[in-house]
Amino acid sequence: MTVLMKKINKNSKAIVQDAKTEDLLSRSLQYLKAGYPIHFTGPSGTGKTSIALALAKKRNKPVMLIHGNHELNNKDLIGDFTGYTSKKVVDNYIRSVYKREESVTETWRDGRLLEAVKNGYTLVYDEFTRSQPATNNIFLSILEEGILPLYGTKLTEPFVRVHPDFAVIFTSNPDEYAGVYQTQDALLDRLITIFIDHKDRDREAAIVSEKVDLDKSYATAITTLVAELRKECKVDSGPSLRASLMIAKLAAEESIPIEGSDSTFQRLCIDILGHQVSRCIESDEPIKTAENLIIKACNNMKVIEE
Ligand SMILES: Nc1ncnc2c1ncn2[C@@H]1O[C@H](COP(=O)(O)OP(=O)(O)OP(=O)(O)O)[C@@H](O)[C@H]1O
Repeated sequence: MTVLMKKINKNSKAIVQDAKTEDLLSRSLQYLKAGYPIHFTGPSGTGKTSIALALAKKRNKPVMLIHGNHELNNKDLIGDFTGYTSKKVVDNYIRSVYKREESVTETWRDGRLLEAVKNGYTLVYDEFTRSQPATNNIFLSILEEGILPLYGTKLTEPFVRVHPDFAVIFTSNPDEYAGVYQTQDALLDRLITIFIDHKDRDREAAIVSEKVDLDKSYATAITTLVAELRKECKVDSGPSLRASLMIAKLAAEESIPIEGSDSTFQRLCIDILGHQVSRCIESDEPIKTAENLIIKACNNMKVIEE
């Protein structure tokens, strides 16, 4: 039986920064400082959101997070009238005089984009291509003219000027992903787009080891197994670092030995990886083929003590 855990990790949300990640963050910070919005794109689970949030944090300004979705609209972004406030004064101090004053005003609530633009926050717009392109058009005026038009509202000013400290970081999955809209060229043209791919197995192992507090040799064995299965994928990019983290965390918490020949470990790998692998391979019997591939990869797995 193998020793899996040194101790449970205390800060599982923190990003693990190797030299390449640090370099990426410092370059991106420079681009943001120069006034250019950043766009991280790439397959699922490669760390785009984590990097975007770590970058936003480096600016030392309040961070506003928006998740793209097809129902997001200008009311969410700019704001909306949420109801009415009414005020009534009845003056009947002198019995023979009855005076009544009533006023009704609409109550306005700033949308998240308006709040960020007005106050100079760092906006992280996660998975922005899941929102309809027409909704994202508003960013053209923000990025080009430095104004947020208040169209569609009954506000008296036509626009709000963008605060000089405002910055925006976008993340997205590539166009071929389900539930994703194609982005208008005019918007892409204004962003610095950086592709984030799966990391190599050593960089992934360093993250798994750090986040789950797992010995590096076991972390490497898991990320190698997942990377091998990823290579079998023809249709999409296959299992990601997220799957490695799940396997490592569950093995550690449930005291499952990280040994390729162990049937409980194999079962865990099939549960976590089976569906994803079956979707990304070309086979007449995808589920069965995926299970066989996973068992084969488990049997080939080696834990090399460092
Ligand atoms: N450098 C890193 N340090 C620590 N954890 C990381 C790092 N990169 C990725 N992760 C972890 O990997 C998992 C996937 O990362 P994240 O959600 O940022 O990926 P993503 O590319 O935004 O995925 P999706 O496209 O599915 O939204 C998360 O659990 C995250 O905490």
